[in-house]
Amino acid sequence: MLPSIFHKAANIISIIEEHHYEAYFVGGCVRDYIIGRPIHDVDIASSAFPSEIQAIFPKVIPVGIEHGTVIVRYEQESFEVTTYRTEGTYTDHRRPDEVHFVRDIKEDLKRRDFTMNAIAMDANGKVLDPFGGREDIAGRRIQTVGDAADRFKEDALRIIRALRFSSQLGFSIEVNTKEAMKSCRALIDKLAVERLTVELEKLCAGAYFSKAVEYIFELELYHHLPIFKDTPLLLKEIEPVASLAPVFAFVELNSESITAADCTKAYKCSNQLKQQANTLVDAYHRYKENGIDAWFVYQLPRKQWDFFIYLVKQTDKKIIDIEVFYSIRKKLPILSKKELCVNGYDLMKWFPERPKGKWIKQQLDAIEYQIVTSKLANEKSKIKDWIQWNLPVQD
Ligand SMILES: Nc1ccn([C@@H]2O[C@H](COP(=O)(O)OP(=O)(O)OP(=O)(O)O)[C@@H](O)[C@H]2O)c(=O)n1
Ligand SMILES: [Mg+2]
Repeated sequence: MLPSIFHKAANIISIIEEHHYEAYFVGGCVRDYIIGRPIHDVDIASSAFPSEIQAIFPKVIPVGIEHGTVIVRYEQESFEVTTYRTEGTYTDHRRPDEVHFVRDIKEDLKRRDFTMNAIAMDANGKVLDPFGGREDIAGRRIQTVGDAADRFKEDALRIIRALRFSSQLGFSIEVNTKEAMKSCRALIDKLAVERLTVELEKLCAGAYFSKAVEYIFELELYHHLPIFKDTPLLLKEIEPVASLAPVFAFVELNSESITAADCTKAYKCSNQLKQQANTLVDAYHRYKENGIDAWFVYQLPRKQWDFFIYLVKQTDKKIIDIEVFYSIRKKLPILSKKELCVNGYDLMKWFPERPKGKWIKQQLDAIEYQIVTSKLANEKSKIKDWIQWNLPVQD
């Protein structure tokens, strides 16, 4: 019996089969199922062309129809179905110049990156494994399908993917695959950096990151990793962590002149990640100055606590117990500005002669600080009294 994550998708496969086409589970879900790792999403490959899938299911979203990918909506859920295809070369090292739809699953599996990722499984769990993927999984080996240099020239991101899988799974890289990673490494520079970033985040999160770092040095791949090419030894100090924000904060705190902002710019990260990295760096400096007090815990978002603790462990070799955060937080008078019992309108009412301006925010910030640090009670009358003695400066 397949794990439940496959059940609904198996219905899609059965429906496609009823229409006399083939369909299989492919890619990461089959690999992770065989390894016994958690499966996060299920991909389906089919001999049916996108238009044929559209004719079978009432609700199909053509997300990447030119590459053969559609989303089938089925019982309120989405399933990605991709037509069997072969790919031409990636002249721009971003996406294939052309894809050809084919009717033979083996042709589709042949264009995939590693043997463990080139296994198909039908709705009953029967496996199709023409390139020895299961044997490589059993031997804990990462090996390309067919000629390694060809696979990497088609898409150099696969070089980083090999590292990422090694980091996640602890597998070794087969020798021919490894040599081709080295000989093709300059192609990494041509990749769209956003694709690299996605893999870098998974790479840094892998439990066996240090194993991947050994490959990065053995094959001299760091020359092709933005930021780390300038400070490669830092890679050896990084412990696995689930986000690039603490990694980039660590780089800022432990390199001569590289800032977290340089990192997020080089890897074209989202504004959210940029902000998180900066928050962590600021938090670290405040922690060095004042330690962990009420104001500190109040300001650091709960989601960042683990990353902050990681950063201090990495940078100072010091372990902070997360309980410190919880016990301080429990005693905080408020958890956010919204809980203040005064707002800008109150201030304007109390100082009717003052025009609106920056002073309102400044004053609310000052009140917030007084309350969080228990110097002032969160009561309107008390705040009003306090403010008489701490008159806001004029803009
Ligand atoms: N550069 C790439 C990217 C992907 N693939 C193929 O497409 C599948 C799905 O790709 P993706 O979802 O990016 O990776 P997964 O292997 O599924 O890994 P994850 O579990 O992290 O999603 C891979 O298994 C592999 O067969 C490939 O051949 N070459
Ligand atoms: Mg996947």
